[in-house]
This record gives sequence, C-alpha cells and structure tokens, in this order.
Amino acid sequence: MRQYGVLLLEVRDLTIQFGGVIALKKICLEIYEQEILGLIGPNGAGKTTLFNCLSRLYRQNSGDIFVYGESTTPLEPEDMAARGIGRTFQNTALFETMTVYENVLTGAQFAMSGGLTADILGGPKVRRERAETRDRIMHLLSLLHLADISDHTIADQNFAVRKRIEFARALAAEPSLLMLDEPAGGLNREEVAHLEDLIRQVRDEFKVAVLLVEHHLNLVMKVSDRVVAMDFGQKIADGLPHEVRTHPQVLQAYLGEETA
Ligand SMILES: Nc1ncnc2c1ncn2[C@@H]1O[C@H](COP(=O)(O)OP(=O)(O)OP(=O)(O)O)[C@@H](O)[C@H]1O
Repeated sequence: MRQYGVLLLEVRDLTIQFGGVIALKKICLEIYEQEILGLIGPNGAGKTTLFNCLSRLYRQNSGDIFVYGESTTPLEPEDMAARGIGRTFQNTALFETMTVYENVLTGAQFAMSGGLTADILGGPKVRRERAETRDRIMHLLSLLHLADISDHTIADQNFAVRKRIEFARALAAEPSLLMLDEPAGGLNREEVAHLEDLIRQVRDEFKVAVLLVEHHLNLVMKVSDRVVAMDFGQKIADGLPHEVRTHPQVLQAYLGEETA
C-alpha cells in the first residue's frame, strides 16, 4: 500500500451546473505533494470543467476546493499562482508577438519581488534576483529543449513547441501543483515518449505535484502514481493505474471509445 505524503489539494463535494447539464456532481478527490495524478474520462466527462474550477475560472454551485487546508472560494484566478497552483491550456494561450524567453518570463513575474518599480529603482539585491531569474529561465528552456529558440517569437512555433513553452511558463512560477491539460494532444509518438520522461523529471527536480488530464491512456497509466476516472461528471474510480485501467465502470465508460 502506497504511503501518501502531505495533502496539498482537496476537492470536496464539488458540483457545477450549466443550464440543465450537471458537469460535475459531488466530486471528491485529493492530491498529495509530489504526486503525479492522472485524470481520465471519455469526452464530456467533466475533466476540463474540474480544471477550470481548480483554477477559479469557473465557480462551483456547491462544494469547495482547499489548498493546504484553505478554502479557495474567495479567490480569483490571478490569486492561484501565489497559492502554488499553475496550469497549461488544451489549446495553449501564449503571447504571440513576444519571444519564447519573454513568454516564460511572464510566468516568473509574480515570483519576483517588486515588479517594474523595483526594476527601475532596484539596487544590487534586485539586480541579483533578476540575474537568478534569468538563469532559472534559461535552465527551464534547456530542460524543455527550447534554449535554441529562446529569442524567436511565438508566431513561428508549431503546436508541439507551443505546448513545451506553456509547460516552461507554468514551471517558471514555481508551483506546488502543476496542472497539465492534454499535454500529449497533437504530439507524435517520439514527442509523447519525451513528455513521459519530462513529467517525471520535472516532478523529481522541482518537487511539484502534477495533475495530468489526458486522453492518451498509455501515457497516463505509465507516468501516474494514481489515476482518477470520471464519467458524466462523477468520479467512477480512484486508485493505482492498473486498478483503474481494469475497473469495470472504467471499461464500461470507454466502450466504443478509442483508448490510444
Ligand atoms: N462553459 C460551459 N457552458 C455550458 N456547458 C459546459 C461548459 N463547460 C462545460 N460544459 C459541459 O459540461 C460537460 C463536461 O464538459 P468538459 O469539457 O468538462 O468535459 P471533458 O471531460 O473535459 O471533455 P473532453 O475530454 O472532450 O475535453 C459537457 O456536457 C459540456 O458540454
């Protein structure tokens, strides 16, 4: 039996409704520090809705989400980075006219003290911090195989590269929990294999927990410590990858679906 560490995030009885559609129905789940948790389910199961609730883009009708025991209900989306919650988007959301480096730097901004005023008025301490941030970003860029294109603009980059840039930007904020929304979408077999190594490497090096929403079941099953399965807005299984993969309700939910 796996020993769980410190509880990072707890979703308790989360329910959200859009008109007549109950997108999430009394969802409960926990994420522990440095855990890789896979979240699977067929189309429309509610995975992205849960992600959007976790980043405060959607507000639940009832239930709550706690980060280190504190309710997130009073928080706005822009407060979440300071609480250690970072994310990437299914269809990437980058600043098109900025360079790769500048995009990743936007992720680090909140982690730096003082902002623009400090840049203008700052003394040696601020300059040192800026230099450290630059080194940290260059390290992230090389980890994600982006160092060679750090001064290229986003507009020239293909989808797979954009996903890696988003990944780097989310990591630049030094999150405790990194939420990845379909990071393997649109990637070829070789890129998926690299992603698998990368997720583990990132967890080990940056001591982050990872919440991975993904249709690529082989990737989820290989990389996750634990997997939660959803269907029709409800949790149907929660356990070790092989337990969830063979769970009767999960097999039933995926009947007729292509399972990668
Ligand atoms: N903003 C919204 N307005 C209305 N309905 C919504 C909204 N967001 C999600 N839904 C509905 O909630 C349900 C869950 O959708 P969601 O996108 O969370 O599923 P999913 O598991 O992420 O699916 P996929 O794997 O296809 O991305 C669906 O019935 C969807 O149509």
